[in-house]
Amino acid sequence: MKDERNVSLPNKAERHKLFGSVEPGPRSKPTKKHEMPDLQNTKQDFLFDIDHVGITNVKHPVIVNSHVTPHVQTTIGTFYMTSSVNKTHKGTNMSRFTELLNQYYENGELEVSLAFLKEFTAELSHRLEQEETTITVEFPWFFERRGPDSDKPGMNHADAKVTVHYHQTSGYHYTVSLKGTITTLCPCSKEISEYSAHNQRGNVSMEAELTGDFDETTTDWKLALLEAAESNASARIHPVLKRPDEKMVTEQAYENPRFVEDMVRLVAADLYEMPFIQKFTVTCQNEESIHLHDAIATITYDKSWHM
Ligand SMILES: Nc1nc2c(ncn2[C@@H]2O[C@H](COP(=O)(O)OP(=O)(O)OP(=O)(O)O)[C@@H](O)[C@H]2O)c(=O)[nH]1
Repeated sequence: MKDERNVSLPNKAERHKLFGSVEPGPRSKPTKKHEMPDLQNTKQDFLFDIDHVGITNVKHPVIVNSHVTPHVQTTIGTFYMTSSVNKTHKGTNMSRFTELLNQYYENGELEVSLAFLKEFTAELSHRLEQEETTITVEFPWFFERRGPDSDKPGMNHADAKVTVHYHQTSGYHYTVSLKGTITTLCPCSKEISEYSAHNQRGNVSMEAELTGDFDETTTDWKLALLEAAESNASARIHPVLKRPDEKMVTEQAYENPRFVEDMVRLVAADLYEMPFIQKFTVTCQNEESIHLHDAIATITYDKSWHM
C-alpha cells in the first residue's frame, strides 16, 4: 500500500520560489560606502536638541565582579546606550555603539564595573562627537547563600542595574539599582491569631545615586543594597534548607514581623547611613499569600534636601 506521508521534494531554490521568492530586480543605488549618502550626518537647523538617542535592549555577554562568592561571573547584560544630539545634526551614528561594544569584548574588557563604564561612555562621546552619553546595563547578579544551620551552599540571584552618564564638561553621574527578594511575616496576623501568622515573598527594589567619590574597590554596591534589604527582613531567602535550617528561618521570621511600611522605613534608614549614597528610592512589594493582590510602599529621599 502507498505511504501517503512520503512527499517528493523539489530542491531548496525551487521550494523558495514555490513559497514566493523572486529573482533580484535591477540595482541602481551605490554599493560602496563612500558613494552612499550619509543622511544622519546632514548638518542644518533641525529645531530641537535631543537628550538621548541610541539603541536599547542590546543583549551581550559580560563579566561581573563581586566582593562575595562567586567573585567573577559571566552573565548576560542588557544594554541601553545613547548620546545627546545637537540640533545642528540630523542623527547619531548608531553602528558605533555596537562597534565599540564588540571592540571591548574582543579585548576581554567588557566587565560591568564603574571604571569600565566610565571609559566606555567617554570613548563613545569622543567617537560620536557628542557632548553627553549614557550607558545602562541590567544583569542578573548571583551570590552564594548558605543554610543558617547546615551551612549548605546554593546560588541566589538579584536583578542589578547600573547607569553611567557622561558629560564632557560636568563629568560622570552614577545610578545603581538592585531588586532583591526577602521573606516578610505579617505583624497584624501574628498579633490577632491564636496560632501562626501568614507570610509572603517580598520584593525590595532600591535605586541609589552614588556620590562622585564612590570607590568600587572598597565597596560592592550590589552587596551593600542587598544587605540593606535582607538584614531588615523577617528572614532571608535560601536556595538550600535542611530541617534545622527551616526551623531557624521560620522562627526568625516570627520574631521579626514586618509590614511593607516597616520594610521601606528600615531599608531607608540603612541607605541614609551609607555615606556614598546621595539620593535613593526604596520600594517593597509583597506577594500576599492571603490575597491575589500585592501590598506596596515606596520612599524617595535626597540627602541634599536637608543640607
Ligand atoms: N541615526 C539613526 N540611525 C538609524 C536609525 N535606524 C537605524 N539606524 C542605523 O543606522 C546605522 C548606520 O549608520 P551609521 O552608524 O552612521 O553608519 P556609517 O555612516 O556607515 O558609520 P560611520 O562610518 O561610523 O559614520 C545602522 O547601524 C542602522 O542601525 C535611526 O532611527 N536613526
